[in-house]
Amino acid sequence: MALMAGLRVPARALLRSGCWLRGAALAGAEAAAGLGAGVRRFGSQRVLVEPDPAAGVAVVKLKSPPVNSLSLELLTELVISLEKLDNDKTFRGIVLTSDLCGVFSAGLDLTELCGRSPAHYAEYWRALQELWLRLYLSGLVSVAAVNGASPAGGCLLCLSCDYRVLADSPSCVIGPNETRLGIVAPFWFKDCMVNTVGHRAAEQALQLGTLFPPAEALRVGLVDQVVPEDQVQSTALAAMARWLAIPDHARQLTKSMMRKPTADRLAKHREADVQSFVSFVSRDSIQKALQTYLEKLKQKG
Ligand SMILES: CC/C=C\C/C=C\CCCC/C=C/C(=O)SCCNC(=O)CCNC(=O)[C@H](O)C(C)(C)COP(=O)(O)OP(=O)(O)OC[C@H]1O[C@@H](n2cnc3c(N)ncnc32)[C@H](O)[C@@H]1OP(=O)(O)O
Repeated sequence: MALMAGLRVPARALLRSGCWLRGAALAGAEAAAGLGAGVRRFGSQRVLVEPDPAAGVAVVKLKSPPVNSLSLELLTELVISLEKLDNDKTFRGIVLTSDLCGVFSAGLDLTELCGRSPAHYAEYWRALQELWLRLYLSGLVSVAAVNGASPAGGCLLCLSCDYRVLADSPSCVIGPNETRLGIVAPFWFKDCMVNTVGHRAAEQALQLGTLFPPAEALRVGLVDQVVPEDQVQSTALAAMARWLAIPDHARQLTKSMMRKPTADRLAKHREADVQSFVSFVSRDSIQKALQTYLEKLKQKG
């Protein structure tokens, strides 16, 4: 741990901030990259939005160090940013990526699931449902530029997008590892997996809690392209251009036809799903399993 301004800042987070410094240097080159004068980044503390109005595309970057775990705050800020972009006719597509080095998203923030009240668990789960429904059904084209590890809830975020580009690095594993923590992916995560990789592959991955390295993720169809790390964002933007060549109304109606039945299964039973989560996560055995997993993660660090 390093001490900074009276705050305990993990050394790894400081290392990752190298990415932010690189980001700052890149800001000078924004004009060349399409972010012209007068085009402002916006967003919030944990979600950075880099708009390219001329292209109708916004790059949405998760920046909640150290690992972009999905805290209540990050979920809420992401929902707000997506809602804003969805309602702004300037934008037709988003690229979802991470502002941190080596991690796309560590999935659900385990500190939100341990030692909290039932009311907190319920609020947290509602926020996760909200994010999933918004992203999964968004009228915008969504491309995930997966530039780091993406386990469990991180994988769900990627699966909710229309297209996935993964960095070709051994640390960039992706998949539903919930069972390894002793927890169970909700049915709507399972449905997303089945819709993406088919029933048999989803069943195996979900039961075994598989984290796929890039080549395997591509082979099973969990991601659509694997490219060198430094080409993830440009490849995502090239994919976006192909998707934007299709008229919005036709693409959106088709997306809705494909996805609405899956989303409706949750939309119609949201409160029952919340209660099911609260009673599951409140069990002593689950609390113990999550605590043990979290402690192991901390010891590893
Ligand atoms: C209706 C439904 C009914 C019942 C359902 C029941 C349950 C619901 C399940 C819902 C489905 C989704 C589940 C999840 O997403 S659970 C989370 C799964 N995630 C993981 O297993 C990832 C764990 N993390 C890692 O593997 C690594 O951290 C990672 C991402 C590969 C990065 O590695 P590295 O760069 O080496 O970083 P560190 O491991 O050293 O971590 C740095 C720091 O971050 C803390 N941390 C990591 N992950 C999490 C996390 N998910 N939540 C909270 N905190 C996390 C880690 O402890 C370190 O902390 P420190 O204090 O030591 O700095």
